[in-house]
Amino acid sequence: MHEGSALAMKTGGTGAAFSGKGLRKIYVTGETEVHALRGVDLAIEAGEIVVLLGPSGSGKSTLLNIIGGLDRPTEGELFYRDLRLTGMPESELTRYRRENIGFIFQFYNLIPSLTAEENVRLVTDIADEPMDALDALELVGLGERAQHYPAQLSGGEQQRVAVARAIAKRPGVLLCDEPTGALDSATGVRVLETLERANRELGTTVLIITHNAGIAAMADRVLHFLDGQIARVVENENTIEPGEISW
Ligand SMILES: Nc1ncnc2c1ncn2[C@@H]1O[C@H](COP(=O)(O)OP(=O)(O)OP(=O)(O)O)[C@@H](O)[C@H]1O
Repeated sequence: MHEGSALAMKTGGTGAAFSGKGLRKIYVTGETEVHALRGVDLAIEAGEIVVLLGPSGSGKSTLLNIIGGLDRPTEGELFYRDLRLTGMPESELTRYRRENIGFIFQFYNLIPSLTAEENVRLVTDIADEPMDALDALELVGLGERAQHYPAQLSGGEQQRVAVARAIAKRPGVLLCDEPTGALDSATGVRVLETLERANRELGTTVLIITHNAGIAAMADRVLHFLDGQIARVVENENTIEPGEISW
């Protein structure tokens, strides 16, 4: 492992997915200003797995939401490939999000009255060149459970359905905010395996926020947040398989 700049890139990759400069985010609530991001520069390469670590309130989710087009920075510039996200009209930002980004959150947000397959179809029905919903469920190891409802699945299985739903539209990027936060180690590892598989087989760029430092070992690079800034970037020369991680 060695430390590098936030702008360092994985060698042998296929070019920048995201590049950002001077990103600041100030939330104003009444008289109070919260400086959630205080000048973040970043470059994420296409096909990287990047883990975002840092104390609560250090700005990780704020950055992920800005990258995903769910929020906008107060200042600074952000590009996805050659698309300038900052300053983009809302309708274009929505299209960017729909076409390029798959989100996975701590809680799976599946529709309880729909089967696993139907939950995935909600996305594939409106995507341009989606995977078959059953293929997406196969990819996360749940082909056999396609006709089960969320209540008939464990937490880890529900999260894998959420991963299938996110990857079924073949997004270039998966943004994961505490994807294993509600899961025990063995179950969480299976979810991480599905993210690693999407990265390896589909070339998806994967960003993972976690409080679990053990997960950092599967990342190509780890961004350490502190007080609204990226305080340190650590590059992993030898990443490990999710199966070797436990917590
Ligand atoms: N919508 C909002 N309005 C006001 N303040 C906000 C808003 N969203 C986030 N913040 C504040 O911005 C700061 C950064 O929050 P953020 O959620 O990005 O941190 P985080 O590193 O993801 O934390 P955690 O690990 O607890 O999720 C915090 O002080 C938070 O309270």
